[in-house]
Amino acid sequence: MDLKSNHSSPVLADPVPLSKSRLGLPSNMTPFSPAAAPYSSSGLYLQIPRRKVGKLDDVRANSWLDAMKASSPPRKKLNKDFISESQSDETDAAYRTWVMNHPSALTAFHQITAYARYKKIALFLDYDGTLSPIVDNPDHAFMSSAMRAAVKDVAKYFPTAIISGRSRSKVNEFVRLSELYYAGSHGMDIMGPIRESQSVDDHPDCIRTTDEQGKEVHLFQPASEFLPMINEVFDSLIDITKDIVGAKVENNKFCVSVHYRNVDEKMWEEVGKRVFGFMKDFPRLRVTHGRKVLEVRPIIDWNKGKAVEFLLESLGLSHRDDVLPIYVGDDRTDEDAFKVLRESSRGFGILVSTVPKETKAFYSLSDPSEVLEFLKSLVRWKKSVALQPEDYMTAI
Ligand SMILES: O=P(O)(O)OC[C@H]1O[C@H](O[C@H]2O[C@H](CO)[C@@H](O)[C@H](O)[C@H]2O)[C@H](O)[C@@H](O)[C@@H]1O
Repeated sequence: MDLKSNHSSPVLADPVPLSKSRLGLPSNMTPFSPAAAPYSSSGLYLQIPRRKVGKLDDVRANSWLDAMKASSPPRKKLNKDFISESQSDETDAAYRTWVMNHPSALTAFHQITAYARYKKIALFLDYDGTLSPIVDNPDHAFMSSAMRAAVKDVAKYFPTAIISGRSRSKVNEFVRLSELYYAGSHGMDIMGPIRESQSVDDHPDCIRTTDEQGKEVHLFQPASEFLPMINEVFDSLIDITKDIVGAKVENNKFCVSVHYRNVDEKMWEEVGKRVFGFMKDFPRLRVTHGRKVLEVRPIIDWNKGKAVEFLLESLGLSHRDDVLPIYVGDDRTDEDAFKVLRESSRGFGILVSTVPKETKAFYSLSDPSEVLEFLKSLVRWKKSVALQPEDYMTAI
């Protein structure tokens, strides 16, 4: 990747169809087209209810209310109490159909390991909704100790990075594992390893510094010039939403989140009106949709996908056929990373979701408890491979 180019314009390219041969998937792994209508095994096309399908693009102002409403799946258990049996059957059928196109990474685990057997896995993990369950209070999105142990374990065997929309310091506080690499603010704040890679070292936004343990690291902050503007916007957004009960504004360093999860649904339109209205005066910032959150971020050509590429480069894992990057994430911002892996045919994404969604991910997992199982399975598999002498030399 040439890190010097493509740095200023916010151009998001159209997706390119997946080439099965380029990805080099085993023949029993069927590539799919996320744009194609879902189908059942009998060949009949099933309709996924529209309201359940997330849109990938930033949403224009005239549709922001729809996007705000559709931005987070209702929790399945609660939802079942309120919907009729036939609606529930329809939803379950749509989910089953979707899972056929995006197989569970647990049931297809043997496929993943067959493909990974002679490769080095690099693992990229989103935080909220992936490693920690979605909760009402963003300050209480704690990771379970079982999850922390599993992430610690997995990082012993595979280079592992967390890429979050949160500020890097906040996600670091939640995860508290020094063996990982961290990217905050949707990849706009990366602390990665020092490696004599010219493209990383020469990048104008990359400096050498030391981490909390005094280790020399690269710090990459491509949106640093936006910091004063983001702070100004943060203060103003607090001010303009202060009378809306339940609204919460979070400073994620290079991004600002306006949460409306705890706002009465009747007031969502008001939240959107105020935020989108205010942001009209900031043409260099854009508003994107997360899970019951509006996210204000700089318009630069940088996202979680670019962060994956940057980290692979920093780790010396770019341009190598023997590396398999896997990205696990649950929301729209993770789609940039899924897209990069799909289009470069290097690795694959795993979408964490209990409902069908349009996605560039190849596999799925339903929730953080399945993510936990997946991470534990990777470690078990890696240990078993290490016990087989003929594979050992090639698998490390
Ligand atoms: O990239 P991520 O690590 O997934 O971060 C995305 C946003 O996550 C957080 O908000 C979400 O999780 C909260 C806690 O479960 C939940 O209350 C909220 O409704 C979700 O949107 C975080 O607070 C945001 O700042 C991140 O941008």
